[in-house]
Amino acid sequence: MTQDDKWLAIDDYIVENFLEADPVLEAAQAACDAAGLPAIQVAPLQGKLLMMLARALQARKILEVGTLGGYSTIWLARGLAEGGHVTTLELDPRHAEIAQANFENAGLGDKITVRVGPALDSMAALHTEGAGPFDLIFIDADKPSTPDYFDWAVKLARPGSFIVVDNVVREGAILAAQSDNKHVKGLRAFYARAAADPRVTATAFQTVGHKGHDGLAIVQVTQAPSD
Ligand SMILES: C[S@@+](CC[C@H](N)C(=O)[O-])C[C@H]1O[C@@H](n2cnc3c(N)ncnc32)[C@H](O)[C@@H]1O
Repeated sequence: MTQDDKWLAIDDYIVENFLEADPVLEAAQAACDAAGLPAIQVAPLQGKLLMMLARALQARKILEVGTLGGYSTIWLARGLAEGGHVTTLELDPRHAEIAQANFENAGLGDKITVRVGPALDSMAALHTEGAGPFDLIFIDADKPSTPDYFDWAVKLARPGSFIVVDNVVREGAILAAQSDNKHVKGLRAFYARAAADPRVTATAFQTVGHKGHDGLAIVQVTQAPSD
């Protein structure tokens, strides 16, 4: 067995043990595939982690940056406390439309709002509207903007909130300090910003399996933002 085969077999083993058949999410993913959306949604085990984090935080307000077809949004909404709500931000109206249909089909239409437009504008508007503080914020949109999403996320959070950032390993490309790749540059800038920010404490872990070698960063806000 090659090392890669071993990683995949372990991924399968964990899935077999910890995930059950999930017709709702399978139907949502099938709708995304049928619509030709790229298969860049979180892996099921990572989606379940988002749900468990939401539950642990007893989250009443969750913000997601990057909806796609709503796969991760459904996991997040499943972790909401009673009466809670997910706001998810998406640039592409077609993605938003498919996601909205998935939320209705999942029976979650009243618990999720999709805001269409550039996420930086939507986050600024949410701040102006006083929509926060959000208990959990998941950042998974265009990677060059990740440092700016992180800054807005801290402003929209409270002490104790968690900010989760996807794709922080990128098959190891994250190590390339001189990289011209805009995705790598964006994520390296996020690491630097989170590391230097006295209002947060952060960790990250690598994931390996059918979605390749990547990782999630988990940031806890420890101090109230000043504005
Ligand atoms: C990786 S996908 C999100 C996957 C989703 N979180 C999941 O796991 O199911 C990234 C999404 O971010 C959206 N996006 C890209 N740039 C954006 C922007 N500036 N503002 C809002 N959404 C954006 C893309 O259209 C795409 O649907």
